[in-house]
Amino acid sequence: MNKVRYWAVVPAAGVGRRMNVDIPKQYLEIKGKPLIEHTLGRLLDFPHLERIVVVLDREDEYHQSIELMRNARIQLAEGGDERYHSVLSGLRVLLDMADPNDWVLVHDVARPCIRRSDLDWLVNQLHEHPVGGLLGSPVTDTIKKAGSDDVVSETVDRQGLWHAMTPQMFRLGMLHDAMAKAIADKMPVTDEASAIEYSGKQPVMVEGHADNIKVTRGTDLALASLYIEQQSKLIEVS
Ligand SMILES: Nc1ccn([C@@H]2O[C@H](COP(=O)(O)OP(=O)(O)OP(=O)(O)O)[C@@H](O)[C@H]2O)c(=O)n1
Ligand SMILES: C[C@](O)(CO)[C@H](O)COP(=O)(O)O
Repeated sequence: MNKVRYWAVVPAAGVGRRMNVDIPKQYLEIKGKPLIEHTLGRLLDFPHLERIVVVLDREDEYHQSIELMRNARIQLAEGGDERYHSVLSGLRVLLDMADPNDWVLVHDVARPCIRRSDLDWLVNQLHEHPVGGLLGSPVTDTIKKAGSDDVVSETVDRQGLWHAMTPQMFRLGMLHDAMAKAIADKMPVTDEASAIEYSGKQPVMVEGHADNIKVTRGTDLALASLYIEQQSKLIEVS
């Protein structure tokens, strides 16, 4: 029986429309380094990952000036119009080098604050699980639903609600097939777990740190910088 290995796919082919800046947000600087370098540096420091497939926009030339992108454990793939297209493209590249039974961790390039301790915790919790799962944090705010007029239509019971984050960790073959089917059925899945759920399986939530934020809007960049500064003072016990 071959030893099960771990791989990563990093969707990084977005343009960051909601950031309202003139370069893709993954190339905005945090503490003197592009966001992508923070994220990939943390994944490269995770020793269990055989290779990291970074999925870039076909016209992305920014990556050529980043030394880290030439790391031997990094492989590039071409992204698509939507995040799910990019993820599937990355999974297809992995199928040529990995076993379908291997684990793949899909992590947004836009989440640079991922902690080593959360990566260890996710793998520790899921490595023997029949389906897999994802990092997340329980919702602590009261949740309102409102219409396009911003008028509240209901207060949503927050019991059992989670913020889904990444990495999301599933077996390569299972995830590839689930993503391909969801896309073929025109299901607009916004994360990998949704495709797994659509295939009839039930992923597990694994509680991680709330500072694993996705840099989406302007204020998120300053917050990510604060978190990275704060984390640099922590001695992570993995
Ligand atoms: N066609 C796409 C769209 C998004 N992503 C990636 O998916 C992650 C999460 O997407 P999001 O935060 O929405 O990034 P953007 O799509 O760039 O942002 P926006 O929706 O504001 O344009 C990001 O790391 C982004 O680079 C991708 O690889 N391919
Ligand atoms: C995958 C994800 O980060 C989980 O919360 C989220 O769904 C990505 O959404 P986006 O609109 O593509 O940023």
